[in-house]
Amino acid sequence: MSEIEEIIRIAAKGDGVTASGRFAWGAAPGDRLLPDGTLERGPHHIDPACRHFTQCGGCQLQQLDEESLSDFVEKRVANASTGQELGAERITPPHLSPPGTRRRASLRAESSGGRVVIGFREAKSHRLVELAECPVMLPDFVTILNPLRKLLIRLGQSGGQSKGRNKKPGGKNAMPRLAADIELAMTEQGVDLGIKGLTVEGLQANELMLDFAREHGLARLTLDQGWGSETLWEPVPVTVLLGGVSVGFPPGSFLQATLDGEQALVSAAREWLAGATTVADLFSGLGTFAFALAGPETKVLAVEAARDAHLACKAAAGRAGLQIHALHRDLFRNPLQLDELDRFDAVLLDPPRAGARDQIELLAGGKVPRIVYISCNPSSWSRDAALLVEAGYRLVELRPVGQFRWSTHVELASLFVKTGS
Ligand SMILES: C[S@@+](CC[C@H](N)C(=O)[O-])C[C@H]1O[C@@H](n2cnc3c(N)ncnc32)[C@H](O)[C@@H]1O
Repeated sequence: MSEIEEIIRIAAKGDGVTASGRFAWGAAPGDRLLPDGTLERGPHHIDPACRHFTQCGGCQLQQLDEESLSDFVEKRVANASTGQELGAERITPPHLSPPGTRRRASLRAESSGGRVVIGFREAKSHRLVELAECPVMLPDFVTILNPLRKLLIRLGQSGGQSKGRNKKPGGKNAMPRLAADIELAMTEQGVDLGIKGLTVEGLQANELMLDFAREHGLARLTLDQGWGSETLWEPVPVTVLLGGVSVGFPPGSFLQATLDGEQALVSAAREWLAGATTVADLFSGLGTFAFALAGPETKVLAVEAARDAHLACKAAAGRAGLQIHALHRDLFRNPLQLDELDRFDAVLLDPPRAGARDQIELLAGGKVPRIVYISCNPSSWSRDAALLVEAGYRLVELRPVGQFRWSTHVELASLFVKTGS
C-alpha cells in the first residue's frame, strides 16, 4: 500500500505529481496524496474561481494559487529549455493574463434533450457544459451567451439547423439537432460573432439573426453554412488595432488571446530588436509584430500563408504608409532560403503549434544576427531551438507568457543571438 506523499509539481497536462511519480488530477503543489488516492489540501490549493471548474474543458488549473500558477507557467518553459540543454542565459518571471481578459474564444453549441447548450467541451469527454459564468473570457462574451442560446432555439423552431440535419422523433415541432461552432473575437467595433455549421433558411430566420446582431450591438455576425463565411451584419468594417494601426479583421483570423499577452510579447520583440533596420516577420498573421516593429528606420517583411490575413496586413500597411512589405507565402512548403534570410538584421517567427522545423533548419545554416522566436508550444519550440543552439546561437533570454489563464496552454518569447555578432 502506498504512503502519504506530497505533490511536488504540476505536470504538463495539469496533473499533480509526487516524488515517486504518482499522479493526481486537481492537485496543487504542497497537497498530500493519501494512500486511498484522495487529496488533503496544502497551502497553495485554493477554491476555484468558477462553478463549472472540473466539468468544463476550458480550465485545468483553477485549484492553484497565483504563486503556483505562475510557477507552473515558468517551469513549463524552463523545462523545455533544460530538457534540450539550451542553456538559457536568463528566464524572466512569467507574465500571466488577468481573469476576464480572453478576447477570442471558440465554443460549441449543441442541442441536447430539447435544450441548446453553449460551452467549452467537458474535460476528457465529448459532453458540453452549459456556461452560466466564465471568469476567463471578457465579460462581453459571457453576456452574449444566454441571448445567443435563445436565438439558436428560435432559429431551430423557425427552420435553422445543422448541416446533416437529424431531426429527432417527436412530431413536427421537435427541435432539429444542432451542432455548431461559435467563434468570438473582440475588435475595435465590438464583439465579432461567427457561427459555423448552422443552416439558416428563409426570411424569418435571417431577420431573427439581424435583429439579434442589432439588439446586442455586434460588430459583425457571420455564418458559415458549409461553403465559407458569409457576412450577415457588419455596419462598419471590422478592425483590430495593431501597433496603433487599424487593420481589417477577416472572420476567424488569428489574434493573440489577450491584449495584455499581446503587449507582453510585442514589448519583448521591440526591446530585443531595437536598432534592427531590416526585420523578417515570419508567420505574421495580420501583422501583430510587423506593425509594432516597422518605423522610419525599420523595414519589415511580413510573410503569411492565410490569404485574407495577408491581404488585410498589406492594405493596412499601405494606408498607414509604413515600410511593411507583405508577402503571401507558405513557409512550410516554401521556407525563406539562405540568400533571402541573410539580407535581414533580424528574423522574428511565430509559427503555429507544430513549430517551424524546416524554416529553422535554414535559419540555423545562415548568418542572421538576431532571431526572436515566439511560440505557443514549448515542445516544438525546444526541438527547433536545439537546432539554433547546435548551429552556434546563444539563447539569451526566455519570457514565459500565460495568456490562457488556468489552462495548461503556455506561450513564450525567446531571443537567440548568433555567437560573434
Ligand atoms: C500563432 S499565429 C501568429 C500570427 C501573428 N504572428 C500574430 O501574432 O498575430 C501563426 C500564423 O501562422 C500562419 N501560418 C500557418 N501555417 C503557415 C504556413 N505554412 N506558412 C505561413 N504562415 C502560416 C497562420 O495563418 C497564422 O497567422
